[in-house]
Amino acid sequence: MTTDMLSIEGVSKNFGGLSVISEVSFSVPEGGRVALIGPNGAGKTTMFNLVSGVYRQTAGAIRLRGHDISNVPSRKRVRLGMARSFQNIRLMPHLSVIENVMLGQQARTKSLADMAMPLSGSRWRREAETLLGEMGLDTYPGEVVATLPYGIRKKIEVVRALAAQPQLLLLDEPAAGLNQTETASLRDFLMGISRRGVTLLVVEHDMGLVRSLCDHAVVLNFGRKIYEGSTQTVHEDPLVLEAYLGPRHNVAQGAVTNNGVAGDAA
Ligand SMILES: Nc1ncnc2c1ncn2[C@@H]1O[C@H](COP(=O)(O)OP(=O)(O)OP(=O)(O)O)[C@@H](O)[C@H]1O
Repeated sequence: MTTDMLSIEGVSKNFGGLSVISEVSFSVPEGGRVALIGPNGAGKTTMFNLVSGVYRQTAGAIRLRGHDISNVPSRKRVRLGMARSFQNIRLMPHLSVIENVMLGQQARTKSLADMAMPLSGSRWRREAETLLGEMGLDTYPGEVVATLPYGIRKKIEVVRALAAQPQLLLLDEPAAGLNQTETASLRDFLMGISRRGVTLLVVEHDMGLVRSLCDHAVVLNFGRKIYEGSTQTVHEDPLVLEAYLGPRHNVAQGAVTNNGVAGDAA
């Protein structure tokens, strides 16, 4: 029997009187690669914010390896094995690659005093260098982040998240702003992370990446789950087609492109 790394159980989120997530349930199996997709405004980022503890849900429960983390603050969720990369790169541009990765290690420390340790300790530095090497980025440790190509910075942000040694990695639009070659390279890079045993939950608009990286998809529309199943057949689902194309869509138009269902942004 597979264990669920993450369980979303009847989760809702209201902002004042506005319902943004409504009774959504799904799970991410240990070691799985699951895509969370849907049209603009569907609630994907809100769901990531709920999972990572930025927001507290209005109803329902969130479990990490079976433990209810609904009331656990976000910093502690990182220590419990969850890390996140953001759509807009949040690296420190004036610091070097290795310093940025070492900032990711700080998430594993418990006190303010401990937080100073990674940047000063050589053991931490060696560990960060090893991680960069394992992820094929060992040519960059001393480079200042701002000087590096965007595709490399995206990967470094993921490595910084990995420095927290997560079991579950939340990736928010990892391919945003990347060209086709960079996206293909990122896909191989993320598969490498999956092979390390890290469970992936990915919000992504690029359906080519979704299909080649993830086996399972959850589709949200207006804060509700409208599909859960294979990434290979998601584009054939009538509710998904309607969500992307409108109620009077023509199924024949429903070809999936690399930028979404029938060319719409996912
Ligand atoms: N803090 C907030 N207060 C009020 N409404 C919010 C808040 N955050 C998000 N929303 C609303 O919730 C809905 C879902 O937004 P969300 O950003 O989660 O969608 P998304 O699927 O990530 O969209 P996109 O693909 O465009 O990033 C939108 O209508 C948005 O305006």
